[in-house]
Amino acid sequence: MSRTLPLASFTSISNKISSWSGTLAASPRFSPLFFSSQPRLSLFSSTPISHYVKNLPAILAMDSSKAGTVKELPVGLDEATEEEYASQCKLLQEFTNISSIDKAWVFKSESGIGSQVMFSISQPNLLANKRRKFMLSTSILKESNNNVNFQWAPFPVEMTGVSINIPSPSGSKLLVIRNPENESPTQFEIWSSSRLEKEFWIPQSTHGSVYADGWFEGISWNSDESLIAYVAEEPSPCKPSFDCQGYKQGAAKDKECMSWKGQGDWEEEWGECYAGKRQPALFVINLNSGKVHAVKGIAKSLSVGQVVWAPPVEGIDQYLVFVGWSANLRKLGIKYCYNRPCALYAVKVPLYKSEAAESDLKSMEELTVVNLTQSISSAFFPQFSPDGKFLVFLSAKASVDSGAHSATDSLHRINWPTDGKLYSSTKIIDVIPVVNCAEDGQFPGLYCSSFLSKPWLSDGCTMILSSYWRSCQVILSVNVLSGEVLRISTADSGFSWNVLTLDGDNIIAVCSSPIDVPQIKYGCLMDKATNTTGWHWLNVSSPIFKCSEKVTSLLSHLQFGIMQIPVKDVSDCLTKGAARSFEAIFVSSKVNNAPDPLIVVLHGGPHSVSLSSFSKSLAFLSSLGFSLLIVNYRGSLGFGEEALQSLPGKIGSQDVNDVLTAIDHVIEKGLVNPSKITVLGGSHGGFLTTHLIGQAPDKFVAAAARNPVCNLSSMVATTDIPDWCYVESYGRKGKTIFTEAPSAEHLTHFYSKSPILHISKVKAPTIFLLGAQDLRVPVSGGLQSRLTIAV
Ligand SMILES: CC(=O)N[C@@H](C)C(=O)N[C@@H](C)C(=O)O
Repeated sequence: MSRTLPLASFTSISNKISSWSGTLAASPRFSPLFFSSQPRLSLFSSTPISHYVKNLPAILAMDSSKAGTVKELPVGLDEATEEEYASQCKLLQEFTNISSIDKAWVFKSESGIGSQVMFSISQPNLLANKRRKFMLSTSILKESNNNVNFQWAPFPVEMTGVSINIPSPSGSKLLVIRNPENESPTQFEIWSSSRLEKEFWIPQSTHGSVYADGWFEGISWNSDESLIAYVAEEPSPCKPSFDCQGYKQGAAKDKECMSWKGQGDWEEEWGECYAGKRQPALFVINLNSGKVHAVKGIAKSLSVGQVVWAPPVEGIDQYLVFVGWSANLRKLGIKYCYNRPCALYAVKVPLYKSEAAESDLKSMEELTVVNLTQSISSAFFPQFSPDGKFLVFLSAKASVDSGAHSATDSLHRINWPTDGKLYSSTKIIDVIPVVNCAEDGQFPGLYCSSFLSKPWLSDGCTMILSSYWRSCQVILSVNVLSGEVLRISTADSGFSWNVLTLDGDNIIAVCSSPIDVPQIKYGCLMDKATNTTGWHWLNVSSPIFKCSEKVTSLLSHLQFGIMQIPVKDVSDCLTKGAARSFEAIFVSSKVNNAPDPLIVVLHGGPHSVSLSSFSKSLAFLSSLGFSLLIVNYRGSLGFGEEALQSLPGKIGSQDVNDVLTAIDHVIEKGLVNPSKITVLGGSHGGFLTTHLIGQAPDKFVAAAARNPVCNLSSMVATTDIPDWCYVESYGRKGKTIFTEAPSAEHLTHFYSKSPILHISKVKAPTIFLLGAQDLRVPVSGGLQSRLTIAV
């Protein structure tokens, strides 16, 4: 069996962070390295890749104490290695080609019997560094034996150039938005079941691209399907130009000769993944007239997102509810950063029905905006109950208040006034509070990265959602009136589950494991009357996750388990939750005559989690004959707030020791060969990787670090999240002492926490994968370290 470490596989490790997986391929941080000629991510190494390809089997075969001698190995690919490398590339493509379901929508079928489902599917196009998106539909037929039969369309249809699809509330229309790649207009299309009904072209002078990022993104049809509210980039500001007559206000045409066009005022952006994106603002399009209205009255300093129409009230102008992030000071990076304060706002908007659009516009000047959630530091994902009587929302207040970039969520409710009179002093009711320390086997708290667009069961008060529960993603039912939370996906297998959509009171979901490709499941509530007797999950056969025979056969030889790792040095723990065991997912071959070489896999954040779901890149690595130890060290999401908050202030020690404890655990069990251990991780996972090879130099024979945080004292000056450096290095205190101008004492403290402190001890050959335009963990830190490690 091959033992060559496949370099190309490090490109999509972050796909495990499910809320953002759709955007990674296009991000400057995560561009595939070996399948793209893009300049944004380059391999910064003085040594050719072939050196590692050729020598890693040798490195892995070496005694770890001799790892330092790797420098003397010859450079170049022999024929056998080249062939092996080519076959691994082919296998990687086979894994990568497995499709993923991004979204699904259910429609009542025309006949009234059964339903139809539209699946939005995607597949990476490695060579183009893009994703192919397509749609596949199916009819669900309920059979007499309580079974369901999904009848799939023979082929999917590619959605070229489509940014977003949103069906109307009745399901009779489909909005398709095509964002331009240049300065062209944005295209809105309204489709019926048989044809394109309407088409609108919105010029850049009205607004830029519609947000389709899964965060600011918000598109909402009103109840009579005549208006759509949405979030788009503000129109670009006028740029001054200069010609032989001097200064001119307003833009010069790009091609005008003898003139120089200025950039205009500098506009702040929301950091990594938002480079070049203008401020998100609120718009409403009237589908009868095609007129687009910018919603007025919203403070300039507010970035808006996640808009929804409030329930209509007879004879009264309607409210739009949206999330607002204010940025009076500097806009810090927002991706992965739930610690940015935000609130729900309501704005009364005219119905845009009058003939005289001018009067609509005039009344809009007088609009006032009400902050509905003033008493809480974070409120997002607004969701009205089906009867419109209450508004439910998620809060990351634990994250905002502590400064940790992500933490345990809480769920809240506001009773919505039926008379349309709104006040900012509206009472906020707690539905699911933050769980500090979960008892064994009990709900560990809410960790929710998205809501369904229609998450309600027919009782009107039960929401179905996905959340992290230790190393698994699970499906929960939440009664938003009583606060009752039930884990409704099966708990025994260690699989991860994700809800896709609801079909009435039934659930369409996927479940998978590190060694099982996703499987579609259809969940039925067994006893509707009492609502308590649990869910029955049917297997649905589907063409979507079909993979090659080779992949199926390789996966069938693997096994996995989730290990409980007891905390060492419990006496150092300040809270009960911090002393509780953490977890590691262990994947290995079923036939273990001699233990396979091990790859330790470390997620970033650090407040993120590696789930027990299928990851193509990790399954590829295990198929090649590596065991995997995927460690959810303390600080990961899914384990309660006390365990999470035990890490800030102790990065580089507590997390490093947790990983070493997990490694010792598998060594003691005789599951791995201690002289064939490698480690990989990105971002904070790269921080851990580089710390580990410095602090435990004899433990690792090779390492791979993607965008690693190597030197906090240089990162603090260049990253889009300098506050992260403070909170993670100092703990809670970091939030209060954060400054854009770190003192010498701060810089010394950052240095003392950084992997670079240990660099002289490193022995393991290490590959660095760096994003040249990474705003989060700028390339300079990795460059500085690789020059010093210089393998
Ligand atoms: C909050 C954050 O982005 N932290 C980075 C240092 C990090 O580790 N990011 C992870 C999520 C990544 O994989 O990029």
